[in-house]
Amino acid sequence: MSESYHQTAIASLRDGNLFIKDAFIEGKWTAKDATFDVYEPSTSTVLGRVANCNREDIQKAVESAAKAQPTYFRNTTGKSRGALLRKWHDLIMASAEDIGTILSLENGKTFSEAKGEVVYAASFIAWFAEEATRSYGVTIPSSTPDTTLLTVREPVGVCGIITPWNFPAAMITRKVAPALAAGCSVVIKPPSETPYTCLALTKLAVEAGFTPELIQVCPTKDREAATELATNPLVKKISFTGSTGVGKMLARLASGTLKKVSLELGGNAPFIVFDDADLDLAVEGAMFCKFRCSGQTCVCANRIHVQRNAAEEFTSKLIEKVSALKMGPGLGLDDLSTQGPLVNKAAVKKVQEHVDDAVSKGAKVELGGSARQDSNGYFFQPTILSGVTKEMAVARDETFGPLAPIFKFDTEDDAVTLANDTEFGLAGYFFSRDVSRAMRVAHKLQVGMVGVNTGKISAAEAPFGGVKESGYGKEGSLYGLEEYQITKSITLGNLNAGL
Ligand SMILES: NC(=O)c1ccc[n+]([C@@H]2O[C@H](COP(=O)([O-])OP(=O)(O)OC[C@H]3O[C@@H](n4cnc5c(N)ncnc54)[C@H](O)[C@@H]3O)[C@@H](O)[C@H]2O)c1
Ligand SMILES: O=CCCC(=O)O
Repeated sequence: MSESYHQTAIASLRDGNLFIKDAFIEGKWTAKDATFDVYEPSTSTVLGRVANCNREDIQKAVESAAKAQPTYFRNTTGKSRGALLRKWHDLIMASAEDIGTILSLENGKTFSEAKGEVVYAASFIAWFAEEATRSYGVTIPSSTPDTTLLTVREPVGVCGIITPWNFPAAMITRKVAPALAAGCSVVIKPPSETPYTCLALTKLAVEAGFTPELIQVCPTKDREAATELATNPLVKKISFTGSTGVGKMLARLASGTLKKVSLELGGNAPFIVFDDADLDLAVEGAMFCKFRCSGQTCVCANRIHVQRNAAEEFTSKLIEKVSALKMGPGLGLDDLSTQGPLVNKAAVKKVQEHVDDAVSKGAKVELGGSARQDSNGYFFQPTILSGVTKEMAVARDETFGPLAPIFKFDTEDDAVTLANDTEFGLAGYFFSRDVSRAMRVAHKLQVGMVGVNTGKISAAEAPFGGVKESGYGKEGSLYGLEEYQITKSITLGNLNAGL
């Protein structure tokens, strides 16, 4: 395959204007002489060149967003902000094919997964369109006579948004929708691997009627420049999704001006199969949560722990299902690919290192085990390892690829101890038919999200976020709006004075 792969796909867009290479600053599409290359992972060829913003561009964007925000909040209600969000949602849904195509091209995930992500991304906008109208304060019985005490929720102000490439649409909308619903403005630094989806979504937000200055987008490959969002005093909140290392660094910088911070960071999810589980259900759960986006999701099962006497049967059932997966370009002509490429060469290298390390310490390759050799793209075979132990790198580090390592355990206590033996705490899964065990283990897992007898835990209404070094803050759900608000208390005193 060659560049003609993506040229054909871009030419097939119903609205070619959604494929945008410029930054969006001060309400205007802004071309830059400086650009960076964006790659198409199925072919490892350049998909296009996008504006490379510098620190001054980001400063301009922040200043403009800071000017626009108070007027937006003053002149709108929760209901009218909700209506704008609903319009944005509808425009995205009407362009789901085009955005899915762009998303698949820059990320590599299959077209059907990419379209699924567009729908998932839009669901956050629909959710927060409703939540915008439910931003309640409280009245509090005061301890002082003649006094009424109440609270109101106000927008925090300008929000700096930094997101990763694995969900180019959903990670943007999960942050931007609640920010706009709350009455904030945003300055987005989209991932340099996948900026096009964010730029297309922004165009539709402006078409929906949002004041353009409320949503500024500064693509950049210059990480130093991007830290402006964490240090600029006009930015009042930073919402970051990405690796734990970068998240900690941004939190340190943000502490200089005491910004509000949300961090959605790396994971190392345990996936436990007890011997009383429905093994077919467990395999189905593992297929979804391990191989979605070719294993590149933060809530992916990273370690599969199976009770010893169920391990053989579970492994053979998993091998059968994984053997049926089909690697191929996201926009394969036959539309039969289930597994797109990984995002880049470094991602392929990391998976290979995890396989090699495990094998060198005694693990057995049951399936796959290497990168695809007959392609220039970043494909890695869906892989299953058995005989994996806690001494192996895959037990500690997030693989972020299509590698299912199977560990064995004996007792429930062992399973919980192994599962919690990590500094991360994003998601955890287990399968069991025993209701008491379901509650017991769900309470004992040190994670922010638990899936019991399911590998699917993500939804607009579900609180999303981790504990330990997977970060803090909740996205989506009834908690997602308050991440972009401050609670102000108002004390009305001496109500009877002068009577
Ligand atoms: N918890 C969640 O909700 C969640 C969701 C998706 C991904 N993730 C995590 O994200 C990671 C994968 O994404 P990644 O490789 O893109 O992560 P990353 O931390 O390298 O990058 C994330 C974002 O931060 C930017 N960035 C990187 N270095 C920066 C710096 N020095 N200053 C400012 N910005 C900087 C990147 O350009 C990108 O936009 C995985 O660890 C995954 O688990 C977490
Ligand atoms: O990669 C992390 C986000 C994926 C999800 O929302 O399920």
